Amino acid sequence: MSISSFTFVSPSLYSELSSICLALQLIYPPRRFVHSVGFNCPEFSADPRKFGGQARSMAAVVGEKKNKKVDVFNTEEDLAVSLARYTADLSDKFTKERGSFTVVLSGGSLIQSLRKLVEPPYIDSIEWSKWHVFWVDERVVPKDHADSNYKLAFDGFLRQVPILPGNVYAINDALSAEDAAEDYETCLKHLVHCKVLDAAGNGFPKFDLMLLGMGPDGHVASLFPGHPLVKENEKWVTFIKDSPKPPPERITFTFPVINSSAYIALVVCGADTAEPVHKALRGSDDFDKLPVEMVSPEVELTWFLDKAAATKL
Ligand SMILES: O=C(O)[C@H](O)[C@@H](O)[C@H](O)[C@H](O)COP(=O)(O)O
Repeated sequence: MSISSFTFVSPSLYSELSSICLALQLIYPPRRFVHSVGFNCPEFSADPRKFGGQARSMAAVVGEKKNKKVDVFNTEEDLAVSLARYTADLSDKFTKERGSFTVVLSGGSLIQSLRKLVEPPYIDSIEWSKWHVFWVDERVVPKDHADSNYKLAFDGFLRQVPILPGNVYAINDALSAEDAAEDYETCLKHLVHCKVLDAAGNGFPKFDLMLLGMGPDGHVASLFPGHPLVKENEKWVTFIKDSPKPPPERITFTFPVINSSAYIALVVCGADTAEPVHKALRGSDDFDKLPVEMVSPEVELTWFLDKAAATKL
């Protein structure tokens, strides 16, 4: 699918389709929900595809510094409950303030941690038609490939919620790594131009929420320790062909884009991440910072940790 494929739905027809969609949602459970083609920016739309609560009582708030919060959960289940509430609250905030919600997904186990969003109450309370979904990184493989972050998100989350196809921005999987990165950056620039995406004061796009995972080596997105890409400060989207985490070819947002986000959730589980978590939260004398230590959003960073990841705090 090319994101430059042109499928225009006029605003009046769009609003009629939206009300038909929402009426259908009352009749059919979202998982069998078939969407209209949405439009968000005339140059960009996706090919039509079929898409068909608990207080944070379990978390120990380990630390709250200026715009940084650390929540440690007894179990991954408790983390998932809290992450769903956090995401739903931000969705409500931005859809009320601006009428849309721009959210960026990672690959890996993050999608599994979002599972509570597709259960009541959120499956019914979130205004899914207002969501715009992006990827902070993506493997340069076909979208139906087992390694695709798009496939991971579609199978685990997106196909169960009524997000409009035109609001899901997957990479053009027919392109090389270089061209896919350039193509995605062009898409983002158009969306800022069309005011679908906010722009930060520094000219980079300002996503409402970035949902990041972290690898055991302290990488985030596809920005790996010691790799020159961590220093990229002009491009919005770049590419890597020697990823130490397979597969080797990926595209990735750069740190200026990641750190222009309004909110970032860093979702980290497992004992093998305890060392980089310790380094990031307790500091270290090492000259070379880990990528995870370079994450500092405009507004707020919240760590969602399970106990295993927090053992060295
Ligand atoms: O494409 C990817 O591989 C991910 O975007 C990557 O950045 C992931 O978030 C981390 O590697 C953590 O992965 P796990 O949560 O599976 O450990």
